[in-house]
Amino acid sequence: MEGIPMHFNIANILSWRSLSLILDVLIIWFLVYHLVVLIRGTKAVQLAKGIVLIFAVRIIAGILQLHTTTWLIDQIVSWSVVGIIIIFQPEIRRGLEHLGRLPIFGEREDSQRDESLKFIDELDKSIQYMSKRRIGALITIQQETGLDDYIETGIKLNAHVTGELLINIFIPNTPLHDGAVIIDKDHKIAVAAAYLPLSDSSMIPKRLGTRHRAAVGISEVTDAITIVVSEETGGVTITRNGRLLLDMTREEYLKYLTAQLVPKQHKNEKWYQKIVRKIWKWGADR
Ligand SMILES: Nc1ncnc2c1ncn2[C@@H]1O[C@H](COP(=O)(O)OP(=O)(O)OP(=O)(O)O)[C@@H](O)[C@H]1O
Repeated sequence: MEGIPMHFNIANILSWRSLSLILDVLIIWFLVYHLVVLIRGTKAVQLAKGIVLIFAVRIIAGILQLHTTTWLIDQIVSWSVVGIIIIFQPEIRRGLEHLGRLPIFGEREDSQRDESLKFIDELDKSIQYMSKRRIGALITIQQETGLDDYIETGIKLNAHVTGELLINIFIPNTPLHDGAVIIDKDHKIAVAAAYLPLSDSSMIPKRLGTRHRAAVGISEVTDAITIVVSEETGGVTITRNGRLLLDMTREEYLKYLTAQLVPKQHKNEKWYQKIVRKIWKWGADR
């Protein structure tokens, strides 16, 4: 075993050099990951492919010592930086805004809270209206599990949730009233008139029909929260995780929806988020 130094020095491994190297890799990984997430599905994907191709040609030209090609690509690269900034100015701006809204800046939590409270308010407006007039409704709110399979069965809307729109959708004898409204993670109405899977649970009271069965069905296969307004009684029911919360009062469903949908104030805040939030707030207050 001669030649292999057997002393294992932790100080060497944890030296500033290696730590900075790890930090370097992590930062680049973070930036590349967010860049990929940001440009996925946009026209910038084509551009990214073009850039990768140019860099590949540049590397090959460098290895083969093709001086003119190398020079030409270098010129293109240095000028295209300016071009890219001009062409993609809106995307870059959006990207920076997106960065500012990352969870490390506690502000996001506050705006999410306000947005969720407003969302519940709009739901409440429609539930109250429909319940009083016995307009049947079925509203599924996506949580962690994707609902693409069910969204596909509906009629696409991609609209902001407002009480008025929800009411309009469920007005009887209109083209969208049959089936379920699905609200996505961004609190937008993805589709109306969607088909949900029916539950065959024997726990569902016999008096309830297919609307309630569909609400239980989707709650058995996903973690979505579904609200049903009964056409027969005007009763409001919520289903989640196979459970049926029957005939809830306004107070009860508002309490439930608030507990489930509104992020708790700074509940899961990490120590560094707390520091950033305090500094951020201190800066904003000045
Ligand atoms: N699989 C399904 N997916 C989505 N919506 C459904 C599904 N099955 C039924 N519905 C909706 O439920 C309506 C029928 O409701 P039905 O009267 O059978 O149910 P219910 O549970 O008794 O509700 P209500 O108390 O409102 O009468 C349909 O018109 C349709 O809008």
